[in-house]
Amino acid sequence: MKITETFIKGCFIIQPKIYEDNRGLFFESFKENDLEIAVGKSINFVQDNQSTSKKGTLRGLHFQKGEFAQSKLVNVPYGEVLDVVVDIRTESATYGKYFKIKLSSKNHTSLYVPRGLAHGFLSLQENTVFNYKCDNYYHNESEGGILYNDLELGIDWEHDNENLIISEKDRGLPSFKNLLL
Ligand SMILES: Cc1cn([C@H]2C[C@H](O)[C@@H](COP(=O)(O)OP(=O)(O)O[C@H]3O[C@@H](C)C(=O)[C@@H](O)[C@H]3O)O2)c(=O)[nH]c1=O
Repeated sequence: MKITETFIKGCFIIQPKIYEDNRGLFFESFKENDLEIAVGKSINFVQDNQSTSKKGTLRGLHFQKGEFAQSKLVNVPYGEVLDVVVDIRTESATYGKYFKIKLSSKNHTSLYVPRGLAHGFLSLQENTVFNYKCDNYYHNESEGGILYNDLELGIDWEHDNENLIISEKDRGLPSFKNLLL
């Protein structure tokens, strides 16, 4: 398992070792001890989530505020996404910067998203399945978000923005400038 920190501190790319044989393949999709060594602290995941998305669906950018902030370990068991995280930690050297990566059922790559980052993804394939572990429970009242096409963030979603499938809630999210943490 190869774990590499991105230029956003505390955010890691996890690439498992793939074992292939005549039956198919095998890999370890989550290993607490390896992740904890990389992250440098203990992680206690308490909730697993899964969504299925049509091609061209964009979910995000989301986070939970305050005591309900969540770290997430995200991966794609079926299909492909363009996954995006934004550093919204005001004290961080990369505050306001984004990182993006393709996660798919072909590259078997996971991303560890620490607390203090907003997260979203664009489904690049029909019926893409998105799986993630969270280290804090869902708390509706603590939900926060940023508009996916915020001009200041300038995220290149590599997609024609006109034809995206986005929830009403996500279309109404505030700009980065008007973010209330
Ligand atoms: C996230 C979540 C949603 N829900 C409910 C609320 C709502 O009725 C329905 C759909 O919720 P949403 O529209 O917020 O789902 P979605 O847009 O897929 O939300 C997710 O987006 C990605 C980008 C993330 O980073 C996640 O943390 C999460 O915010 O599911 C839960 O019951 N538990 C949960 O943990």
